[in-house]
Amino acid sequence: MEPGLVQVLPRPDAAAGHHRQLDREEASGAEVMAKNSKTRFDDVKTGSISTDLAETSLIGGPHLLSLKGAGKSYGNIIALSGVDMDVDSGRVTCVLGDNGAGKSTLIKIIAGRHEHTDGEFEINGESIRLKSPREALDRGIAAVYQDLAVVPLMPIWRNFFLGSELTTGWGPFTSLNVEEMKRITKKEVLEMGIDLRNVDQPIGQLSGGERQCVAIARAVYFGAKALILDEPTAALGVKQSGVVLRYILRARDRGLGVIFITHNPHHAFPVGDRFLLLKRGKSIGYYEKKDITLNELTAQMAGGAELEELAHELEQIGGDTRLIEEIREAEVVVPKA
Ligand SMILES: Nc1ncnc2c1ncn2[C@@H]1O[C@H](COP(=O)(O)OP(=O)(O)OP(=O)(O)O)[C@@H](O)[C@H]1O
Repeated sequence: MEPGLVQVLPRPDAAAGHHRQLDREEASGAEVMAKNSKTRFDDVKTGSISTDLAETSLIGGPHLLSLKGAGKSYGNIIALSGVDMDVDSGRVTCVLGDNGAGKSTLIKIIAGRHEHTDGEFEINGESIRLKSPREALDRGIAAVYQDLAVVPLMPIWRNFFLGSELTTGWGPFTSLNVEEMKRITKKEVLEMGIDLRNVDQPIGQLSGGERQCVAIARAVYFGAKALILDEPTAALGVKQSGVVLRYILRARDRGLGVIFITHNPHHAFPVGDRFLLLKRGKSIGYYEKKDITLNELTAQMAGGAELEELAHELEQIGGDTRLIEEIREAEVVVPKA
């Protein structure tokens, strides 16, 4: 499937062609925030982005999302355990981990695809057990998956409004409000930083990074408060990854709480405010940015991967199971930066 679009189901009111008044108010608030934002890619690269908005958004009140000792078991298999993590408006929480670390399981819990079996999951301080992706969406949690379906030959604006088309007229005289959908698509994508000359262009002609941008803009437009980005840079080259990192900061500056899933500390560090490190379904660290350097983050990730590889090799040759377990449980020694 093409990389790109977002898992945003049509909202009942949107399907009728009328978005809630609240959305317009949110959108205008977002416009102000976006205009005030002076994000530059140079800042992204150096990690010197201002977090003024993030600071102010955190004054008082519960977290947008919070996991406390959260976990998920499938029968006897513990896929994830003991995860503590917070997501706040105007902040980027990065989740780092290699294969089998539990990243997908975590996304599934937050996006309402699987219920957690242990610990607490709170939304705005309310303990919750999400039953479906629809419920997550209704609570403002949207997920952009790397491999989500877009219809490559359809225009960008059609993909943007897919399943939530705006209409005009009434009864038998109802028709698609094409001009309005084109106008909104262009405007919303521009707010995220891409000036699309022609929204009639098939979305398949956009680069992977640009498609991610359209997906994020779509989630923002349809009212997302928390945005899960599932490895958005995984399939991209250096330049396109930089483009996507910039969109992440745009989304943050528009007041979203962003959950950025990645295995790349070099992508996470410049944009992240907090870092959750997962390994074999367990949290091996949760840091505020001020408490960890890029070198330390990289060492944690690399050390974890190397030890896991070693344990795997030993397993293949029928090594001592206790030793293998000890290697897997070993703390990674982090050199001081
Ligand atoms: N439905 C399931 N039933 C049983 N075990 C599962 C299920 N889903 C995941 N697991 C196990 O849970 C652990 C974490 O898997 P998960 O897919 O969350 O990791 P991941 O970090 O997303 O890995 P990857 O990057 O390879 O997708 C793995 O050991 C996996 O085998």
